[in-house]
Amino acid sequence: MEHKGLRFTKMHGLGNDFVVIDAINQHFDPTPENVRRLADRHRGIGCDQLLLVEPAEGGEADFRYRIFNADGGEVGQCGNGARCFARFVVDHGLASGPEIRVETISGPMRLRLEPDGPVCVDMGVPRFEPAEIPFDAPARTKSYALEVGGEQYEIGAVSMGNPHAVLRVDDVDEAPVARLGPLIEAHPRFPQRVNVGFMQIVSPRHVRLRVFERGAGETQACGSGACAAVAIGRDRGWLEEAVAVDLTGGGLMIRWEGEGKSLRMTGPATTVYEGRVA
Ligand SMILES: N[C@H](CCC[C@H](N)C(=O)O)C(=O)O
Repeated sequence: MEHKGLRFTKMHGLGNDFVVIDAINQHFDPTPENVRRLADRHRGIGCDQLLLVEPAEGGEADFRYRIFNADGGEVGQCGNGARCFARFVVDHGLASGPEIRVETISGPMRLRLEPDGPVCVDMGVPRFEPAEIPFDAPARTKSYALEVGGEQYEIGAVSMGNPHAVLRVDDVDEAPVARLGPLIEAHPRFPQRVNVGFMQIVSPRHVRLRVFERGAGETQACGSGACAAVAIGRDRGWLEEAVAVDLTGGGLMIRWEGEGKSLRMTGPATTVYEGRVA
């Protein structure tokens, strides 16, 4: 395999798993083919996303944070990955923490290692304008009617630095994730495709969520998806400022004061093993 000897760390955030590579002290060329090869669960290491740690390109940031889906595509946000990124750079002596500033292709982020292990991420301001998502709609509304496979579905749409569509369901365990996820992910009204969340509202402070991720399929957790679900739920008046989000792989705490304010996510980051490509 190309990149013989490449060092990597296998990590996960609530079962959303990552290959993390220090691209400051070693060379890795993130072509779609190279990413797909490492992400392959049978012939490679296996992951939902591959995360690169690169030098910051100037300005306030300490690092550049790059995210690639298992399908090889580079994207602008990964919330679970951001928590693992913070844990990685401190554990590998690249930063002292607790506060770490990163730049991504969709903008700056601030990460903070809490003393007892969790990581708090400032995920930025949710963007609801269709053009910012991007989503093909004449104007921003609280919800949109989406025609999928001959049926109409009511969705919310928002960007957390990556595009999200969220549907409200009565019971996530019964949600048609496998059927609707791929159809909405590739829906023509989302020109860059979209992550698809299925949200069950348990109370104004507690939701259950499953996410069919763009470029990766259903994952055990999606950090930006949890943020998107809370942003949309709060915009609809269903949720309060602090919401516990239960995903298949575990729980995140999301806080959002509302329109125009940054949204914050707190949760775990776990290192599984260190490895080298043979
Ligand atoms: N599939 C996402 C990237 C990873 C997001 C997710 N793993 C998270 O924790 O936010 C996208 O294509 O925008």
